[in-house]
Amino acid sequence: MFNQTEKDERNYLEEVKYKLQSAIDRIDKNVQEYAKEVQAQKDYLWEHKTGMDHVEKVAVHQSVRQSALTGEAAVEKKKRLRKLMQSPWFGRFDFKEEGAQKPLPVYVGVHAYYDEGEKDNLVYDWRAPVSSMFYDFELGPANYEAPNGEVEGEITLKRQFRIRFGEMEYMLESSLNIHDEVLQRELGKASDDKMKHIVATIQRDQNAIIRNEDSRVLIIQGVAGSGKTSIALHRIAFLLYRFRETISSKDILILSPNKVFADYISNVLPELGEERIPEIGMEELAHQLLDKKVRFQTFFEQVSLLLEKEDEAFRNRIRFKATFEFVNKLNEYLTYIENNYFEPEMLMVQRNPIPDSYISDKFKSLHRVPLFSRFNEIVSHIERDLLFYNQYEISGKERNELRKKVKNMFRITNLRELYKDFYQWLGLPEMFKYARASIFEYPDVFPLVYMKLKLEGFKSFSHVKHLLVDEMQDYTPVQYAVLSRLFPCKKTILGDANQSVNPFSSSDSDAIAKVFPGADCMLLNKSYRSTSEIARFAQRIRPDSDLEVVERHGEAPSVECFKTRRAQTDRIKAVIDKFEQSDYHSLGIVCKTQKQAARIYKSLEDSYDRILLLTAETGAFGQGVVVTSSHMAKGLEFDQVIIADADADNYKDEVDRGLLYIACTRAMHHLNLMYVKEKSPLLLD
Ligand SMILES: Nc1ncnc2c1ncn2[C@@H]1O[C@H](COP(=O)(O)OP(=O)(O)OP(=O)(O)O)[C@@H](O)[C@H]1O
Repeated sequence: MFNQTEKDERNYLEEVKYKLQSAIDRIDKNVQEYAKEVQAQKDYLWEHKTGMDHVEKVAVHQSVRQSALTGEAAVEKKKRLRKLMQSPWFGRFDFKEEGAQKPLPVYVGVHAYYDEGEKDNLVYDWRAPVSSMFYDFELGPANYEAPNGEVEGEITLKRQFRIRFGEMEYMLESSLNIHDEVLQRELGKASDDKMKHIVATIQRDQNAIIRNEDSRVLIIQGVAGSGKTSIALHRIAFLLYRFRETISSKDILILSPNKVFADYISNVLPELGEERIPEIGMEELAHQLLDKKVRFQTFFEQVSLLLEKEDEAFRNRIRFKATFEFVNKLNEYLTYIENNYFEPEMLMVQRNPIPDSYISDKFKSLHRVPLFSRFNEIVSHIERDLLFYNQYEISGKERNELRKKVKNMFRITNLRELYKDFYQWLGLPEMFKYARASIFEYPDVFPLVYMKLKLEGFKSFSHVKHLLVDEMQDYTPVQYAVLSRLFPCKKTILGDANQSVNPFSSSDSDAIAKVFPGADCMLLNKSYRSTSEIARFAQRIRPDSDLEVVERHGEAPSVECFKTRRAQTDRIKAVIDKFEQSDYHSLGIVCKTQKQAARIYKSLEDSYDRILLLTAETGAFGQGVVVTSSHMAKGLEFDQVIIADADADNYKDEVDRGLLYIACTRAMHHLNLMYVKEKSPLLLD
């Protein structure tokens, strides 16, 4: 039985649903009218077109278009109202503003609803200024930042709801741990195949990040499962709402690690009523910036190589190029060649001499112009001065010859040659090596891009008003130096230094902050994804004293030993069979390397129809069984995770520790580890 309060809330829900339905009916009627109007205008145009002049035709066309647009807007509004009918709000608080007679209820939902008839906000958007109090305060004194300044008052009541398909599933009366209870219910659910929004249970520290308006560069370091990616996407939704007059979704760019991840996060913003955000990967960006002229190894290939082959020289090359000092060295080299590689000579244009001192002076005076753009500029100066002082007009042919000659005064003008020369200059030629015939190693790609941008100049991506960089730990200082030049806009950069798939080139928030002076750093220390048992198990592999575990209990992870690989495969199959009978939606078999993932996939593919191997080319994955490497699984999550081959040979050093940690922290509810013969020393008892 429901108590009176709950009855009242249910009645109120019905009342609002009735209003929403009436609004939908009105829209339906209007849409029909618009459709009729459009048809009538088209008929009119058809019947009278011979007698109409151009101006009249344009006017009727415009009117048809206008009616069609109004009709489309109405259809959009109807869609929103339908969504609202399903779940109009998730929270309510009553706020008594200082000086007011009585408190007023504020219902908070994913979308706002303003009732035209009553001239009242029946539901507030979760991003509205007043809604911030729902996340920031319990009962008692509260305040929020309204457009006209701070509003003080008191929260006298607070409730949380779960409304699905228009029906109230539960309602919780306010208490200090109200958030905990609803959060527990949310976290305990089985996974979706795409990331979902979390507006009903955003936590206070997360809310501060979402609603941060001032930081030009905001760096979020968060432990595994702390909600970094979710929060960053909610932050984008917030900024789109807050600055809707100046920013739209096409002005935002997400730099994402791979296509699977991009697909995984692609639903959050549409669920929040915003459009999808353009997205690009680092490699695609590099191809664009290098005009598709340079072939290079991918990051994925680099990580695979690192794991499959112990090549100390390769590791050293990666390490060397992953420091802030390396960027300084690149800059020093660029200054050095500017001062030393230009060797002016006297030129003759017909009988007009151009002294080398003249060319040298011009070269120096153009110090603000990118080095490689100066050659043509010098020729333009020569051209103007010859005309002015000598009344000599040069021909097109002479101009081209001059350009060639001036360019040749610079010792090396080929970007690749110059890049190799940089290592000669450093006295470390062994630090440059092609991956394969004329294919650059991945760690050389962004230094090369950096050099190109500095030498040739570039157009910044000025249309991008906010850049979101996920998995920040996987990018090096030189990559950030490129990003900072290309994207002068505001940025949100997030990641976890503990989750690097390549520890030889990982960056932590301090290193990144060095590239962006004035950046604000925020920490997220609470881990929400996994049960306490899984989170604590992962902590033993890679302790992080800052990490706080959200208490949510489940089975302890199992660690099983097998005599043979065959026996391990049989056990994996048994676990899959059990999973298929369970309420879980996703099972990830997470391997150390891509090769191992392919091998396990091969041993299972004949027995199961719905099993997928994630590769660098995979564009999306759904529910069911997924075999993947730790690298590909980064950022994703599964109800259940199996880690196979957790033996002493496979997981032994610091690189492996990171990968094992990533693999374990992908599990939400259930974790099985298996090994053959000898257990990995990283798995303490
Ligand atoms: N406030 C919250 N309410 C409900 N669920 C939350 C909350 N914060 C995080 N979660 C859930 O925790 C899980 C992890 O979130 P997310 O993937 O954004 O974390 P992350 O820090 O980016 O993880 P990782 O770095 O390990 O990939 C998701 O299932 C997300 O829905």
